Amino acid sequence: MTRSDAAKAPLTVIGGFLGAGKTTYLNALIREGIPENSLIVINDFGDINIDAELIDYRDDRMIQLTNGCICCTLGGTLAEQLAKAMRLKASPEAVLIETSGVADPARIADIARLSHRLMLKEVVCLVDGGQIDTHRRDPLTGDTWRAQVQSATRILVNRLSAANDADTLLSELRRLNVTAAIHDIGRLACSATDERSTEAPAVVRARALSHDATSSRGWQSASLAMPAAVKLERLHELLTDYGDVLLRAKGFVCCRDRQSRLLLQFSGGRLSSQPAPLRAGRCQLVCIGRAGERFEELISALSRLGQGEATGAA
Ligand SMILES: Nc1nc2c(ncn2[C@@H]2O[C@H](COP(=O)(O)OP(=O)(O)OP(=O)(O)O)[C@@H](O)[C@H]2O)c(=O)[nH]1
Repeated sequence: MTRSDAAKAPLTVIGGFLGAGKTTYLNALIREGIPENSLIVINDFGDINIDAELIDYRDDRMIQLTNGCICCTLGGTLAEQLAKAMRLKASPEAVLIETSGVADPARIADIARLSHRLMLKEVVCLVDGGQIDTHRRDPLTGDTWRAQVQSATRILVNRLSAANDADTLLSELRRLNVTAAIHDIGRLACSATDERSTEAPAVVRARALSHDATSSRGWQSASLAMPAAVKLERLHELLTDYGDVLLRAKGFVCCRDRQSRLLLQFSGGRLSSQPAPLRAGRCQLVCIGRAGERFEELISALSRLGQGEATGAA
């Protein structure tokens, strides 16, 4: 490390596919203790940043970025925001960036290489062990997933116990990235409890975010505002039924019976819901999936559910 390097803030890039466990890992790092005035940058795939509400850190030291559309590159916006934050705020001792689940962390790490104030510490890639086999065969998600694994200096694998052949899967990761440290981190301390509810009629208006380029690349995302109470059972049913085209859903839903918000998570074909953090916030859901009629059908059904209408079967 040169003298000038010592004056730079170490940058940790936390990457990994949609739902791989980036936010869970970041929260674990925060709980364990990061330098007090660290700067945290969170980039989410939708046009609303759900992650920002899930991260337990000082608001004034967090930068939230959203991608109105997932095909947009991060580079310019992120570099600009970061440079601004480094100028305006007390110089951070460390910077941590949680990338969106469809980003290539290598491109974000490049920002540090070009910066006078940042020094790349590591690129961590979270991998859902239960999804390795799916991603390596999937023509849509495979390239993104592989790029994420290949750009890492440290690979953290969770949920490997759910996979049949852990050794083969770890070898696949090693084959993709021969230099990174690979750790099986098992289950991080995350309270994913499944608390289904059978109560309450439904929600609101939906706005599908479609973008030609997004669709043409095979991805599609949608944001739904959900200010009214949802029929949670039906919501669960829909998300599960359309699991073949739904890659990730997350957000907050209002539950009439509970008089509170639930955090809903769908990733790797698994669905969970749990009481949302106490701070007030809107009820909204973001979904990302395989572009096409079936995904649009899901979004319409969610939208109808949101308006309290009876929905058609999947
Ligand atoms: N069993 C288990 N579940 C996990 C683990 N890490 C994360 N999860 C669950 O997986 C879901 C997604 O976790 P997140 O940490 O939000 O994943 P993410 O990579 O930040 O998701 P995006 O930002 O949407 O791409 C949540 O329901 C978590 O509780 C883990 O180590 N073990």
